[in-house]
Amino acid sequence: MKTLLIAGFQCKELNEVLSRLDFKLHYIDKYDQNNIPNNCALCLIDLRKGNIENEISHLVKSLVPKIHIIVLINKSQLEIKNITTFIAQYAWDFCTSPIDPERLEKCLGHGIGLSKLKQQHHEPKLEQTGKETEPSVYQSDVMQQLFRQVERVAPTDIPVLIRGESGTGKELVATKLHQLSSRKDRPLITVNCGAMAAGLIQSDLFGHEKGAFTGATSNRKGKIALADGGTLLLDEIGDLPAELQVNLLRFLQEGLYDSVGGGKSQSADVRILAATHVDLESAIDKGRFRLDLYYRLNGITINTPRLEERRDDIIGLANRFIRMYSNEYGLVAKPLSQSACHALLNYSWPGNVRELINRVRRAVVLCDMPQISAQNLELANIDKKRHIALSLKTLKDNAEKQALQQAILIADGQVELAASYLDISRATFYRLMDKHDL
Ligand SMILES: Nc1ncnc2c1ncn2[C@@H]1O[C@H](COP(=O)(O)OP(=O)(O)OP(=O)(O)O)[C@@H](O)[C@H]1O
Repeated sequence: MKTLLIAGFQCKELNEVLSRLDFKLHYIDKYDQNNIPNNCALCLIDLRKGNIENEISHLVKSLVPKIHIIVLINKSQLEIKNITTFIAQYAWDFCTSPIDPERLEKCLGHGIGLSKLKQQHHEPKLEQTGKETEPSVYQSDVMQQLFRQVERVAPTDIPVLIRGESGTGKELVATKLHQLSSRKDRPLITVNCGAMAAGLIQSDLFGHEKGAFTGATSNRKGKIALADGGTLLLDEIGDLPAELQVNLLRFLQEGLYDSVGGGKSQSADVRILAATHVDLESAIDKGRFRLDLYYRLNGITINTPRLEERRDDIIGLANRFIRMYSNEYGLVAKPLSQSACHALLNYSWPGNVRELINRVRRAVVLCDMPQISAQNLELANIDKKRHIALSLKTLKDNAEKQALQQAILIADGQVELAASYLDISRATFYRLMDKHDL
């Protein structure tokens, strides 16, 4: 029997609906990434009682794209940007309160059906296909420049700080840096610095000795030791607790570290990559991040651009994901309709490539027409809203320009007088003239 993971606080009340389905229920804690059953099919996350989306996002990242996420929210939460971004990035589907048991049952049933389709397949990780640097997919100048930078930096042992918004491909860049280095035959190990409590990261990173703390029943190697000869990616480095920053700095400076409860310092030969979506400079200003650690990590910076900044790549990437997921689900790869292309190009992509993957994957499964439409991508209304917003802006701009022109005409070209007619300062008048090219 497949397992349904449940995260959040209120799901127990839904037991009646859940008991009608053929699931084993498994409640998880937000930090409990290590305790996910192998036969897990779906994850239901209840966000209705509080905005725990930030706390839970690390857990969720470890599930997606292998395990589909269904989110429960209150209707009013659709107005909250964090929530909608979270859904856009990670959710396969969502239900709003009051929860309609029939709708939830259908949604879970559909999710389980999909998971059965995938039963025999292990989702191919994009970075493992080895094709993601196909030039045809990376049309934009900014991405071509990024890949040239990756190729130049990879063979060196210089620490790299990869910066960019969530879902822009920081981990993908790290993987590429590793694959193109002489360390490629040794492991690439990732530590998520924001995912766990300080005590757990300490032991995760540096390892522990038997008896070091309650539950430490045997010696355990840390990720630094596991990465020996290879690469260590410190993901979300901006979230590393202060006390661990000191220990990490010592390792970066001296190549030495102590395991928890260990008496003797150990060494490891590891190339360090760090990734962050937070503004480290401002974390330094606020005293949350050590300047000396920042300098150690920041040998070279690579910035991963937002998807919005590289629109030339969007259609190529979307087509690539369509092929990939159609293949995976045993479906015919359908082309994008014109309206879908238009919507893809006009959307702002707050969740970046991760959101694109999510939308395309849903569309591949749900599309029952010969072409994938904007509706399948759930972008039809967004496009309309943007259109309305755009026309309002155009109307305002036009009105502003007309008012300026009339004022100049009536004031016979005297700027001071024209500005006074519009009840604005001379400086503002000049600024607006400049804006409208008058
Ligand atoms: N240029 C790209 N081409 C193909 N897939 C991409 C690209 N960029 C990102 N992806 C895919 O998008 C998803 C998110 O990328 P990744 O995990 O590297 O982002 P991230 O910036 O590390 O995000 P976060 O900060 O949230 O961890 C992954 O499935 C990744 O394979």
